[in-house]
Amino acid sequence: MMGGEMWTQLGSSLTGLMFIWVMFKQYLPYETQGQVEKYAQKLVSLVYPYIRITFHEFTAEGFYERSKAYAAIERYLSTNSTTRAKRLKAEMVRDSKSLVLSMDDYEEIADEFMGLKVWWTSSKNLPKGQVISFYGDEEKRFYTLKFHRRNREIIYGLYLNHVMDEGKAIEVKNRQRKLFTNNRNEERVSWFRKTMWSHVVFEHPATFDTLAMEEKKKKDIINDLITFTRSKDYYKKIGKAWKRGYLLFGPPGTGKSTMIAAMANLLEYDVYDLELTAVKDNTELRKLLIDTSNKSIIVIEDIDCSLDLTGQRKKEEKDEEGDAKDPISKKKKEDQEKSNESSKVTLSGLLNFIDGLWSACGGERIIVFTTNYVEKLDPALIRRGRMDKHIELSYCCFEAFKVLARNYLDLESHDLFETIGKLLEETKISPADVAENLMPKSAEEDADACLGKLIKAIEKAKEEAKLKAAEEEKEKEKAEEEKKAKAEKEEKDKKSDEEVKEKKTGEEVKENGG
Ligand SMILES: Nc1ncnc2c1ncn2[C@@H]1O[C@H](COP(=O)(O)OP(=O)(O)OP(=O)(O)O)[C@@H](O)[C@H]1O
Ligand SMILES: [Mg+2]
Repeated sequence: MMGGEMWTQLGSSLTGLMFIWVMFKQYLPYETQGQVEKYAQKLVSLVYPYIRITFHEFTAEGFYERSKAYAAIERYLSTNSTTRAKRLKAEMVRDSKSLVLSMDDYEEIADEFMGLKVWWTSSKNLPKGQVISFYGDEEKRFYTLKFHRRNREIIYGLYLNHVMDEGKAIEVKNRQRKLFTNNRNEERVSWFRKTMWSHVVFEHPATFDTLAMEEKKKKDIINDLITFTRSKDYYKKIGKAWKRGYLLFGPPGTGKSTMIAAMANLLEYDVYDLELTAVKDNTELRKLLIDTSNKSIIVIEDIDCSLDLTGQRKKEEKDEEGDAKDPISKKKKEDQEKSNESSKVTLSGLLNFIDGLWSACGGERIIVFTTNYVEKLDPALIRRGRMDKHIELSYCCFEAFKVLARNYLDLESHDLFETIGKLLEETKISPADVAENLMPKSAEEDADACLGKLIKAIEKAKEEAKLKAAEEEKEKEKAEEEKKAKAEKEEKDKKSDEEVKEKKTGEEVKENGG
């Protein structure tokens, strides 16, 4: 400790000497200045054991973009400095959801890392004379890091990385999250460059707490997500890109889109909503994906509708209908073909990107596909490795209902719960329909009224399902009968054909014989 204090004192005496030197410098000729400075530096480095590194806010290489290192240090020091620095400045930084506090100019704070002490100072160079700048503030700010020479290996190797990582992590935590959507070709021109994605602030309130689903399944998904985000080193070790694919499938209104929002909120990720029908071709798809940022969820909704991903099968069906002669259906067909042509994203293009040709851009990404018809999808698309986890979202069960009742009516239990539980076991009703009935539509509607409404709705759904089943049964029977009749007719036709043939050959034999 004594030694440290002595060095600090020596440091400040040297600073005093430097000041005197600056005063004298102007009276010396230029060549002598250089010589004296060189020897002075040598002398200083002999007795002064500290190393200083400066980090400037703007660097010329970045075309006067704010330096990422400076920003990371600012964030890092803002959480460390709030407890130690006495003068702070508060700023509203772009894309941040709250004020950013950082240490004020000429403040010095100490930081400790693995038992080593370092000092950070914030300073600025005042503008020299009249400078016209496009970047507003002409003062050039910088941070200086000071540490003992003997610690340089740890500082260079570990501490600086630690500061950068922490700083970036704080930035991610404080940032305002965004929802991106891909632009169609013609919309893609802004005044200075083409933009592939446009964005709005992402503020969906859904969380896993409010998601109606079996508790066990929910926990399983949360664990899966959290494990993924913490497995950077593991993915590196096994040589796999740090990506994970989820397939959410289930009938409409069962919470697929809601779950994606809950995932984004849990992990604090951005969301890229990729509309495949607006993508011109595979090349564009690749560009779009490379343009996404780290810590993001890429979403392709209704994958079965957005692409002719089932390829062959659909084409065959189309050929069968192909002999339509009337002009309207012909025109329709042409239009359809045209729109298919304009969207030439293919199954193989999609598979290639999921497989990780684009994983050259490191950083964690999650990709989520949703569909209402999982059986329609090509098996190549949904095999593990592409879609690592398949999650079925299904009709509302009692457990899911209880979550909704808690969300919408603040109810933990009620006399009617038992009846509803029984009804739900026998009926298929989506959580969206349950939620709609549970929502009070006026100030007079209380919990009893809402639950009553729900019971009626489920009973109605049950009745409808019964009618539908009966109708389907009838249709099936009819189809069966038709099939039978057709078979019988074919049999009959075959028989009469054979009879005609036999007759013919009989006559021929007769003629030849005669
Ligand atoms: N599991 C659920 N938990 C909570 N709310 C739900 C759930 N499922 C549906 N909802 C409610 O129903 C609405 C519709 O749900 P959502 O959009 O998530 O359905 P979806 O499965 O994406 O349907 P689609 O297949 O039609 O896109 C949501 O706004 C939400 O309020
Ligand atoms: Mg949806």
